[in-house]
Amino acid sequence: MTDLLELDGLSKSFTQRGPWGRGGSTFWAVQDVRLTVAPGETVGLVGESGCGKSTLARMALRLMEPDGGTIRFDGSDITRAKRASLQRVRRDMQIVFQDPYASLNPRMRVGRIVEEGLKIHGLGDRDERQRRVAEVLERCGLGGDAAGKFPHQFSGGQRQRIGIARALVMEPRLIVCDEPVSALDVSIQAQILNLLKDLQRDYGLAYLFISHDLRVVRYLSDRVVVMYGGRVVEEGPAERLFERPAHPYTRGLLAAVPGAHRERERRIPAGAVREQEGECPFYSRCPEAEPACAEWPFQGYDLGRGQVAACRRAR
Ligand SMILES: Nc1ncnc2c1ncn2[C@@H]1O[C@H](COP(=O)(O)OP(=O)(O)OP(=O)(O)O)[C@@H](O)[C@H]1O
Repeated sequence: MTDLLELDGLSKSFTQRGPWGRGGSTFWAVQDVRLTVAPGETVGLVGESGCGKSTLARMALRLMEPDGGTIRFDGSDITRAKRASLQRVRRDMQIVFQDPYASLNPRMRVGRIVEEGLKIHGLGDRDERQRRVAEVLERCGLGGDAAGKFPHQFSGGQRQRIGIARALVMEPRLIVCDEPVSALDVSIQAQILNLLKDLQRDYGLAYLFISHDLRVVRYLSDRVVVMYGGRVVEEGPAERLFERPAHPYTRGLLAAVPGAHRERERRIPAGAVREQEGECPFYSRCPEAEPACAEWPFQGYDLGRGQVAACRRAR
């Protein structure tokens, strides 16, 4: 089966300015990343804050230009596609943001917010659009009067439902969910995750689901990709990855989640350290920029705290 989304060798660098805007250094926020999402599949993208998840997602959606690599959607190379040819892809690939409040225009009524995409793409006449908006709002669990209200009249969970409705109205094939439940209470999180699952079942949606919360990722994902320091350090079927994580960083992430790590590792006290193998996951932000520098293997991996320690240079 052709992958719906295929990112290959994707890279992006940024320049960090020095004090008073002087000087500055360039670092790789995303480096040589390969990631695929099949139709109807949920791929969880996990990693600590700043590891490049959102940058990768924005490049996949062509909201940010990559420095290198290719983006294919449904078999077509869209890496350098111009506006007109991106139109269809923009319908098929939608995004749901972390903070529903910040991503909803406070001065627009919900009906208009959800309708906006249909208007931009010139889909349907006014009546058809309004019918469609009412349908998706209801499908997302919002009452009949929701269209006439403003975002501030809704709770956090309801606002995320509006964000999902806004994506769904376009009848997409893939939704990038960028930390969609991290701003919500746990009980509300479950409702939103179940809604996402139901929509996937009903409409055959694929999700690229970004989160730093492994329990959420485990609940939803068929496959998981682990990023660290701008690179993919491990990927695999969710079940295998959670039961038998291969990379020390993944083991560290799992060890930090109660109940998600293995017994053997839980018994190792904080401060226990083991030598590292492979390349340094911090090297893209290290002034040495050296994947196998002399420092790395001796930094150790603190199994008790579930952390990989950055070496002195990269700190
Ligand atoms: N426009 C930008 N200009 C400069 N640096 C940026 C820009 N966008 C992101 N970065 C940096 O790139 C790195 C990766 O950021 P990114 O937001 O992709 O990480 P993330 O894994 O999504 O983190 P979080 O979970 O906190 O959103 C970070 O060091 C961030 O500060």
